[in-house]
Amino acid sequence: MTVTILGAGIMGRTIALSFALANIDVNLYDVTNESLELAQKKILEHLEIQKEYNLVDDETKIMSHIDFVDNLEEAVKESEFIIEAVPEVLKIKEALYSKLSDLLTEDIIVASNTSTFSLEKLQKLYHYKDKICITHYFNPAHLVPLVEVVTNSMTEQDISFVKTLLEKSGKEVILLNQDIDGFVVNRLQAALLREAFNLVENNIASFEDIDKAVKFGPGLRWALNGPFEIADFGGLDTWDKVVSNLFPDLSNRQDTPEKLIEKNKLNELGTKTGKGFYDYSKVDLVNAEKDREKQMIEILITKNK
Ligand SMILES: NC(=O)C1=CN([C@@H]2O[C@H](COP(=O)(O)OP(=O)(O)OC[C@H]3O[C@@H](n4cnc5c(N)ncnc54)[C@H](OP(=O)(O)O)[C@@H]3O)[C@@H](O)[C@H]2O)C=CC1
Ligand SMILES: O=C(CO)[C@H](O)[C@H](O)COP(=O)(O)O
Repeated sequence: MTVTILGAGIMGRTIALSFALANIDVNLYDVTNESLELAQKKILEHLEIQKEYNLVDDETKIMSHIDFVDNLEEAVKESEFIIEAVPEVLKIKEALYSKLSDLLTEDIIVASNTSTFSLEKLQKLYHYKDKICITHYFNPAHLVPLVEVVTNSMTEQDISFVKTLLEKSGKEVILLNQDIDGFVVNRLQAALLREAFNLVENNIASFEDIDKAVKFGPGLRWALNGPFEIADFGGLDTWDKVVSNLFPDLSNRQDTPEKLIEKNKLNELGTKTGKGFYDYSKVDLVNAEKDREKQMIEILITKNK
């Protein structure tokens, strides 16, 4: 069994690693050698951390499952499943799906890791419309277990092959039967962020305190339980009152919060520009990212994942 990942950026390389860690062979394709070399370096860094936790003992063996390929035809030849993780730019995806339409046959399923394009839009770009779905991974894909799989009425009805393969690579899969913007996770994240902005704008709490509230409050439970489980533990009679009292008072704004617009105008985009809501100019971000990765591993070990 060989899986091909197209695009070796942040997502592609960690998706490739998730398969390699499960001893599944992967072709990792990108257009330039520089991107492939960077991907190889980054994957080795992730593996160093895995070794620290005794999650792998032989990184050479894991690396032997990944072929770094700069030729598309070679990358997809004899591959049984393709995941596309090229930039979220329609023209780039369009050019790639046009080539794939010529190179692939109808027995191959292609999945896009798109964050924002609907499956219907992608189907318009690809010849075998019933053989394309969305597999939405989360960064870093070798650690975050969830994958959202999106199909629609045009997709081949039985995509159990995709679910089984993702589960074999250690993933927790949720299936969406409708092509809805934001899938499940980004809708939930956006709903929380909308209310968080509302609380800051109305001077009810600072953004630092809201982060603190989440990290030291429900965030701890969210690693263990989802909202419906939490409601069950709290009591549905209580949640009936919470919901009926609070829903009318929650933010339902449709536009982008002014603060977010202002931050974008100032090019204060977060860690990538050194400043967002917080100032990162004195923070060692490389180590901060590694520490975050280690903490995620510790949580996963605790959860037996
Ligand atoms: N970042 C995230 O948190 C998440 C992103 N996604 C989605 O995953 C996809 C990839 O995102 P991400 O990994 O962040 O993006 P990156 O920009 O990090 O990686 C994309 C990679 O694809 C390469 N590339 C460009 N054109 C082609 C091509 N024609 N064929 C093969 N490779 C190509 C790029 O090379 P070069 O740099 O040289 O252009 C780059 O190495 C997007 O659709 C994104 O929306 C989904 C979930 C989470
Ligand atoms: O879906 C996504 C990209 O496809 C991400 O959820 C979105 O970009 C936000 O990323 P993060 O939650 O890591 O900040």
